[in-house]
Parts: sequence; C-alpha cells; structure tokens
Amino acid sequence: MSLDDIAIIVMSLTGSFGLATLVYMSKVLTQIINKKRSYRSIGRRGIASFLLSVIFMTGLGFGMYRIPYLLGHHPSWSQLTEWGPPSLIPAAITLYASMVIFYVYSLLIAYFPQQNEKSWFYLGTLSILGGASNTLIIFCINIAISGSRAELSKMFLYFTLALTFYIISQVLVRKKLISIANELIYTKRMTMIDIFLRSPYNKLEKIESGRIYSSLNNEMEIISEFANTLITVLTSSITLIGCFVYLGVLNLYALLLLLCVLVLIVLVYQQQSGKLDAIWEKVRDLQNTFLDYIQDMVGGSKELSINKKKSKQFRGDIEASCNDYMEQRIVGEVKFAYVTILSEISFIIIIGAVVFLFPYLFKSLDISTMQSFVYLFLFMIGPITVLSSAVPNMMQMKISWQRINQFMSDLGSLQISQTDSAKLTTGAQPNQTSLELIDVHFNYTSDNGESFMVGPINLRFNPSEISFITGGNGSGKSTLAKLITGLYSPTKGEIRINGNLVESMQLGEYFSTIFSDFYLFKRIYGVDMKQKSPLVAHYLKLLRIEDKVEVKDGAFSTVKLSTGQRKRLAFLVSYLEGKPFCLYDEWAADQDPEFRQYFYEVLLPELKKEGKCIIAITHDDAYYDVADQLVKMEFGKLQKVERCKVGISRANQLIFSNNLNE
Ligand SMILES: Nc1ncnc2c1ncn2[C@@H]1O[C@H](COP(=O)(O)OP(=O)(O)OP(=O)(O)O)[C@@H](O)[C@H]1O
Repeated sequence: MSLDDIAIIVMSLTGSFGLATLVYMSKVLTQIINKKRSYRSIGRRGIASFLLSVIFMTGLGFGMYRIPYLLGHHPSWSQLTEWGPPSLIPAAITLYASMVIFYVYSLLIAYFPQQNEKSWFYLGTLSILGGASNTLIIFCINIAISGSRAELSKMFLYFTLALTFYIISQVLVRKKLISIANELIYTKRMTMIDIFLRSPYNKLEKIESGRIYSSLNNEMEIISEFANTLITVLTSSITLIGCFVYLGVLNLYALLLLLCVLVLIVLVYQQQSGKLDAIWEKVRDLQNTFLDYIQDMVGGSKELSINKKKSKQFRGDIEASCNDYMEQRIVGEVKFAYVTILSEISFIIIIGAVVFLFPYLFKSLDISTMQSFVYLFLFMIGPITVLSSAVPNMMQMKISWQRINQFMSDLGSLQISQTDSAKLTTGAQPNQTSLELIDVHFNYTSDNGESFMVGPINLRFNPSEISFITGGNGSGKSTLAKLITGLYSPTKGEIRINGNLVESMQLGEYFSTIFSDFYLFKRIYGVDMKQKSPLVAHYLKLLRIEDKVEVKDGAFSTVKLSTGQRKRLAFLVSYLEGKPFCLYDEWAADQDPEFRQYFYEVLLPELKKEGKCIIAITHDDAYYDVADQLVKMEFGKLQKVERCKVGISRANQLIFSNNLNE
C-alpha cells in the first residue's frame, strides 16, 4: 500500500468521523439553545482538567507537526510534500481537525451535561481511540527498541502522547460507564420492586424467597460488573485489532498463523459455552436453594438454638446444600479455567513457532523483525487474557439477565397495568359499606396433586356489624379471609361492595387487616399522620403500651416488643388506616385473658359504633355472643351462618366509653 493510499484512507475515515461529530455537536448546541442542557459549574478541579486538556491538545498538534521527522530523511512538511504524495497534508489536517472537533464536542457535553445522558457516540469513540492509543504504545516501543538512539528520542513524544490519551480515555470512559451501569441496575431493581409490590399475592406466595433475594441482589450484582467488562472488552478488542493490523504490515503469514489460533480458541469456547450455560444455570438454582436455607436459619434461629439435635440436623442439610453449590461452581469455573489456559498457552505456542520455525520458513527474516513479532505477541497476551477472562463474566451476566427477566415475567407484569390505580371506586363510606360474596369458589392446586376447595360461599357483611368466622384447623377460614380481602381471586363467583362488582386486586383498598402471620413495619405506611398525635396517644394508652412505644415522625420508636404488644400496634395501625372493613385473623390469640376480653367487649364494639364492618376469625367461643353474625366453616364450606339477635350483650362498653372520656 502506497503512502498516498494510506493518506487517502486516513482522510476519508477521519473526515467522516469529523462530520459525524459535527452532527452530534450541532444537536448538543441546539439543546443548549433550547435550554435542555444547562451549564454546570466546573470548580477548581474542572479548571485544572481543562488546562491539562489544552496542554494535551497542544502536544497532539506538536506531534502532528513532527510526523515528517519520523520518516527520517524528510525532516519537514515542505520537504515531505516535495517528496511525498499531495494527499499527505490534507490527511494530516483532516486528522487533527477531527480530533479538535471531538475535543470541543467533549467539552460541550462535559460542561453542559444532561440528566441520565448515555452519549454512546462519545463513549464508543473514546474507547476506540483508547484501544488505538494502546496499540500506538507498542508500536512506539517496538520502533524505539529496534532503532537507533535518535529513533528513541523521536518516539518518546508519541509514546507520551499515546500513554496520556490512553489514561484520559480510560478514566473518562470508566467513570461514565460505571454510572450508566449503576443507573441501569437501579432502574431494573426498582422495576422489579414495583412489579413485586403490585403483583397479586397468590403469585408472590408461590415464589421461593431465595429466588427473590437472589434476583434482587446477587443477580443484580453480577450485572453491575457489566460496565467494567464492557470497557475491558472494548479496549482490549480495539488494541488487538490494532496489533493485527501492525502484525499484518510486519508479516502477513504471522498474522494468518495468529488468526488460525484465534479461530481455534473461539471454536473451543463455542463448543464449551452450551455446556457451561447449563452448568451455570444449575449453579444459580443451587444458590437459590442455599439462600432458602439461610432464610430458614434466620427465621428459625430460636428453634435451632434451643434444640441442639434440630440444629445439628439442620446444619447437615445446609452443609449439603452449601456443598452442592460449591461443587457445581467448581465444575463451572474449572471448565472456564481450561479455556483460559488454552488461550494463554496458544500465545506462547505462537511465540515459540515464530522464534523457532519462522527463521527456517522465511529465510529473509531479520532478527529485528523477529524481535518485533515477539514483543508484539507478548504485548497481545494482556488483552487476550483480559478477553478470555471476560467471556465467563459475560456468560454469567447473560444468565443473570435471563433469570431476572424470567423472574419478572413469572411475577406476571401483565396484571399490573390493569390494577395500577386501585381506588375506592364505589364511593365507600365507613358507615355504609356492605360486602357480598356470591357463589364464591376457590381451590388450591398443590405440587403433589392434592387440592383443597373453598366454596360455594354466599355471605353478606354489613356495616356496623361484627362477624365472626369460626371452624376447625384447616377448615378454610384464612383462605376465605384471603378471598374476602382480595389476596386471592375467586376461581368462580363474584364479590360486590354496595352492590358493585369489585376486582380482587381492588378489594384490599377497602380493608384494614391483621393476619395471624402479620408483619409490623416500623414506619406507619399509608396513613397521613398529620394532626394524628392526640389520637395516637389516646390509642397507645387504650392499648396499654403507652409506656413502651411512642410514635415520632410517622414511625414507632421500636417494634422490638412481645408478640401480643406488636399485635396491639398493628391494631393501632388498622385503626389509623380508617378503612370501612377490618379483618382480624385470630388477633386475640396472643393476648392475655384480660386484654382478650377487652378486645372483644370494648375495642370491637367501638369500631362497630364507628360504622365499620368487622370480620374476625376466632376460636374464642366465650365471646361468640359479641357477634352480629357467626359463620362456621368446615372442609372449605359454610357449615352454618347464624344471625345473632343481640350483638353486644356485655355491659363493659360503659368502661370503654368512660375510658374515652378520660
Ligand atoms: N398456600 C397454600 N397452598 C396450598 N394449599 C393450601 C395453602 N394454604 C392452605 N392450604 C390448604 O387449605 C386448607 C385450609 O387452610 P386455611 O389456612 O384456610 O385453614 P384455616 O381454617 O385458616 O386453619 P387454621 O385454623 O389452622 O388457621 C389447608 O388444609 C391446606 O390444605
């Protein structure tokens, strides 16, 4: 290839690049004019960076000016034009001009940033130029080593420029990509959390907690490595491509030999990747199982620390799970290691082949060209190792990405949009809201093929009434409660509020609930706490926990209380929520006899007086006469529905009224 050809190629490439940059720059300028970008004060560090960048650009200009000196016998541009082709000067000018345009573009987007700006063009260019400057470094070293002292001093300028640019590009690209990757993780995490929060309970119930933790945390952490991997892959690939070109110029056969070996490595990788995918999928499943055990260990810490035999057996199980996880990881990582070793060894073999075979194959090869080969190959080992170790990371990321998406689709994102804005659509008021279940059916289908059916249920719950749901263990009371509150959707039948059909996902809006396995948040969510302090203070006193807890800034001072006390706080929250329906699942089971009586004979009637419809699951037959309606369940069916003549027969209401007046 003649010097003229090279100059024309350089001119066309850099010219197109300069034009493309101008297009992007005009977009940025328009955004600045339209106030879609605003100036960001740069501070002292910014001024220092700006001055350094000016020094670098001046150095680059000087480097361009000194190019003729590289060619030895033609030390100035004027002599070079007499000797060389006419395209040389336009090529050099285009090259430098495109650099200057890109520099100005970089300054614009740095000083007039846009929120969440990705600027792929900027990042891509910087990475490519970074890779190219890396190749220039080895080029400079090679020339300097194989040349005279005069060559050494000439190359030092270009070596310094290439190294400086490499450092700058790495810092800028890494900084930007790290924030892009973390923003991406943040968005994905929040999307998952949103999907989780809006997904129907019956779907969430079926997902193992280990899978939830690993999707939200572990898999996300793996993906967050994507910025680093992307940068190293990009820079290493560009460096390698530059090395290939340089090698091709030195000796075409050496390049062919290298390409053959690389094709071999890629084939081995491809052949292995299917197997590796399967292995890593299995690793992740085992990780989820292990996380489930951790959840059990934390949740069951009481039981495990009391009972040593239980703890020993549990340890055996968790050890087995940990061991399976470890063994499968070893299998996967060893397979990756084989391929990495293969790629490293291949390079040593290439170097050996060049040193020991090439002198016989190509008699005309001189020692300095051989040295250049060896230096070049040694230099290439770095990027090749980086690339081969990036492959396992990329495969891991691919698997994590697929698993996260699978998790999200399992949660059923489709249902979200339909139920996004659940509101009290029936104009419900606490003292006039009734609920009706008409021919409601539901059935569980468990993995072992067993099923349990609830229904047909025909029931009505009226405002200012207390209904008790009773029945033996496993008779379907909690399932019915989940249907009433919309946690489960009926497989057949309908639920109406004030005569209006209501979707299951909207039912919860009408309810304050305390299930037997309730969770008490430290913060009181979903309640506007403004001007509620007197009410809160009054209820804390009424619930007899005023000396234990206080509410500050919408949160409890502590939730580290006894189970019964925490239930009282949950009751306070349910009261503050002010919903027309209250559902309590065996609320009084953890209360002392005195407070249990207080609950049935004082607290519930008070809610009733406020017009609320109270539905309570209970085994406390001593208080059945408090109810206006008694529902008895058996084997998932209504065995008896009794309307009680007198709702509250106890005189203790008076005590309550007196308490309130205190
Ligand atoms: N998540 C579930 N998946 C599958 N089947 C379930 C599930 N929960 C409950 N069941 C089945 O439904 C039946 C009724 O359970 P439910 O919790 O409604 O009973 P319950 O009357 O509330 O009992 P208890 O008084 O013990 O709380 C159980 O016997 C069980 O077979």
